[in-house]
Amino acid sequence: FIKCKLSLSVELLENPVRHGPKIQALFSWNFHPAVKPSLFRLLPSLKVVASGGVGTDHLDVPLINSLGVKVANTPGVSSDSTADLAMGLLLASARQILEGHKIALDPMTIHLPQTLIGTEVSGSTLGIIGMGDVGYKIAQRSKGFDMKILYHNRTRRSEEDGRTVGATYCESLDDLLMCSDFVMLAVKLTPETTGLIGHRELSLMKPTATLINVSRGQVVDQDALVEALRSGTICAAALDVTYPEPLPRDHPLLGLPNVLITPHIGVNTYNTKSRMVKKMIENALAAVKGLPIPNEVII
Ligand SMILES: O=C(O)C(=O)CO
Repeated sequence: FIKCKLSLSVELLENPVRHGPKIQALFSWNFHPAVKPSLFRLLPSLKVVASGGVGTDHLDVPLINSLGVKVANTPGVSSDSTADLAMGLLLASARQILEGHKIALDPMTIHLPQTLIGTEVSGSTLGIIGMGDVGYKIAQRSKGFDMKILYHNRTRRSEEDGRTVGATYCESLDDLLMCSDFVMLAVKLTPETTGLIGHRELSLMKPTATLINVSRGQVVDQDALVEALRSGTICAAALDVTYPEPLPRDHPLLGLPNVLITPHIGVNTYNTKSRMVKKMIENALAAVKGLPIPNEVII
């Protein structure tokens, strides 16, 4: 599939006028650069953009729809891998695993591991903002680490859901920010969540707290985050997502010692990627055959 996609993309780029009219389905990965609207002029037979991932913020869905083209995504297959990565970021920052690795590699500092005193995760409070599939899986995992779990969400989950993962609903975002040792962002990017965490929210967090983001870079005001990390308003940040991706090499976040960044790899496991590709193909084939698209994105 990937080979086929690549060769088609290359052919399309080399001879768009010849190959464009044949194309009925376009595959795109969700956090890759936005698909340029100008591309659609070359694809008069296009029926669907089958995107891999849940978020479709890289696509202008209303514009694509206005051209008679549908958009599909791949929900429900990537929350485990994203939750695993979230826990990896949490543990790595709590226990300074990356700093430990650097010390272990450097013969001049190898005798200094006693400087790496981390935070004990067990007993710490985790505040999850966004309790959809990913947030819930993060709560499941954190329960196993004996963390106290708070969550904030547009809608409260059922009592049973909360009890199962030991998570307490926090109606006030401010209260969650004030009480948490780790604040985990797992919300969808929407106009309401864009810039959700800015100067005010960061200033409510504990100076010992860590902000972890596996949602979208735009949820955090990055200038405010840089300031908060520099001034000690919060202790650290661990980010799988930034804005833009990747960050320009001279971005201040990349120079801070208390930031851990991974390049949006939340869904990057063979299992998840193959489930995503399967769904992308199912969505594309349905559209090409004129059948209902299993995961059509309706905005
Ligand atoms: O599925 C998504 O929206 C992702 O961002 C994958 O990391």
